[in-house]
Amino acid sequence: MDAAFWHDKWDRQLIGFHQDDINPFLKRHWPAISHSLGRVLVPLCGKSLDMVWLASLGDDIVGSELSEAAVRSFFDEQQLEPVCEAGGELTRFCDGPFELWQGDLFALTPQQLQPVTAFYDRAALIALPEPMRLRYWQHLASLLPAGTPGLLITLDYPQQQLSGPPFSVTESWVRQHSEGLFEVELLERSDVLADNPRFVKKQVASLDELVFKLTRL
Ligand SMILES: C[S@@+](CC[C@H](N)C(=O)[O-])C[C@H]1O[C@@H](n2cnc3c(N)ncnc32)[C@H](O)[C@@H]1O
Repeated sequence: MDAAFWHDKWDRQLIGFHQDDINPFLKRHWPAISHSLGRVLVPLCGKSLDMVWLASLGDDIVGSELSEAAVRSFFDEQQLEPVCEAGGELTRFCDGPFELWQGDLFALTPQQLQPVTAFYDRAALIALPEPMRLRYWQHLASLLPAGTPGLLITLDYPQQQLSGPPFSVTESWVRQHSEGLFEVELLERSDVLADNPRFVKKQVASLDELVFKLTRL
């Protein structure tokens, strides 16, 4: 999934990953992740309304998104008028509690981010194929101070029955590739096959959504 793939998705509005409602797993589990106000990093954020929900709790939001169309849509839909400035290879869009870094996440450095206090990954890790997925996981960790907690949501299904994205990311993948980076706790595994007509239509045998608490080591 190179940059052209995602720009094409946004240009043609093929954004089936975008949710019009707040993610129910975020609402249910965020209290276990973060108790105090801070700065929440949302990598590969799209124009997710989950950022609005997190901001409604009083947090500042730091997003990272490749597509300028996505970033502009987010601010337009929130009736905000961001100030933009160049920041290295990226452009920083800011208004209210939102600071979105438009450009390649891999070009984002810890120095550009003021220290974040939590992170939220929904449809980011699972958007990426191997080996980019592992590179993403290691880069995300490099952006986080030790002790930073985060919520990760993945999908687990028989990968051979459907091509991604979203890709299947199992509990064992998360545990194996988090060694030395994150402490991992599985908070919930939920059968969501019936809620996903695309997977049912393709006769995928099972589809579970997994919710993890991660803590940067
Ligand atoms: C599957 S979407 C998920 C968006 C969002 N997390 C959500 O829940 O709606 C993945 C997003 O990652 C963005 N993306 C892909 N590669 C990226 C990269 N290298 N740097 C920053 N954003 C990227 C895409 O443009 C797309 O909006």
